[in-house]
Amino acid sequence: MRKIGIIGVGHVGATIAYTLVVQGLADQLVLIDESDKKVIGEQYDLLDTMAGLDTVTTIKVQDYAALNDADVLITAFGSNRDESQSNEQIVTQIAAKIESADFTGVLINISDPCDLFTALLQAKTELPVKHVIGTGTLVDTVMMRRAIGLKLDLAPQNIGGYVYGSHGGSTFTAWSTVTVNGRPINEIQGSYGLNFESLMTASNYGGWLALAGKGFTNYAITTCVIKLVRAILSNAHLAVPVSTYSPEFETYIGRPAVVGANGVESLIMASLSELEQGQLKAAASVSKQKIDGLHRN
Ligand SMILES: NC(=O)c1ccc[n+]([C@@H]2O[C@H](COP(=O)([O-])OP(=O)(O)OC[C@H]3O[C@@H](n4cnc5c(N)ncnc54)[C@H](O)[C@@H]3O)[C@@H](O)[C@H]2O)c1
Repeated sequence: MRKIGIIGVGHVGATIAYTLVVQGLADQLVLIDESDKKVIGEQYDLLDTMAGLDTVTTIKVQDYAALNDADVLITAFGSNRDESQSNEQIVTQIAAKIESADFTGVLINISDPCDLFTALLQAKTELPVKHVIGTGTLVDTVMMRRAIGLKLDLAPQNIGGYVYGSHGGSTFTAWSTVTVNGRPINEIQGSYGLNFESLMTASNYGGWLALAGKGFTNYAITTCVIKLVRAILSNAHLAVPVSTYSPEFETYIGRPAVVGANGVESLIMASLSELEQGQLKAAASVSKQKIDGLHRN
């Protein structure tokens, strides 16, 4: 039985729930939201969707206890708009409920600020660090692939490599890891007149166009989360950038890792250039300061 929980069924959480149902990836779903009305609306829309499918997913709502034997828990709750509570208080309350449910699976956090909330969820739930993953720079990595693919008129899937750093904060493309149709991009940069800075700008600008145009983003992040869910459920040992705990920096930061049934199995130690090593260290230092600040509160 593949059981998946989602906390927060807004634009992102609901799109993930829909994708899990239509792709037949979950036998049981547990949907939780601050709003009863919203979660019941999503439950019945999904039940109606299922009536036209060939697969069945049972859907429970507002039941933290049902997370007890879930394989994967996805957190996609939103920030507090009325500021009656700090976001840290919300994360702490949600973490306490996850802990009371005795959830032992793999937690994938999407909620921003991603590295911070992932670290806070890990600390407050006391789940093993390898079981608590943030989507981190996975979405930044697919945006980088889209930008290079569009520039070179190639399928974005033919672009390899990783964006590192803090999603929503300081991120950088590790160009030494980037390949185009299997060739290091550094080798073809001159012949194609590629400007790395312009590519990064195009990558981020596309993300901005999506967010500014719609007011939210949901599809790209959903495909990233589905990739992680598949890797966990099938124990794929997939190399993928995520927000994960880095012992060398003593903090959560976006970097490539191997993901399987037990979450992060190992970190991928790519041969970064000296500049890239410095960029990663700087991003990790900022992330650590912010996370340490949260723990002191
Ligand atoms: N990492 C990424 O690439 C990426 C991409 C898109 C969105 N996000 C983040 O994902 C989060 C969700 O985005 P969204 O667009 O779906 O937001 P949204 O506002 O549409 O949905 C948030 C949902 O969380 C629910 N919620 C709020 N507090 C809750 C609580 N205490 N318990 C349970 N549910 C609660 C709300 O009722 C709402 O349904 C945000 O933090 C956003 O920044 C990250």
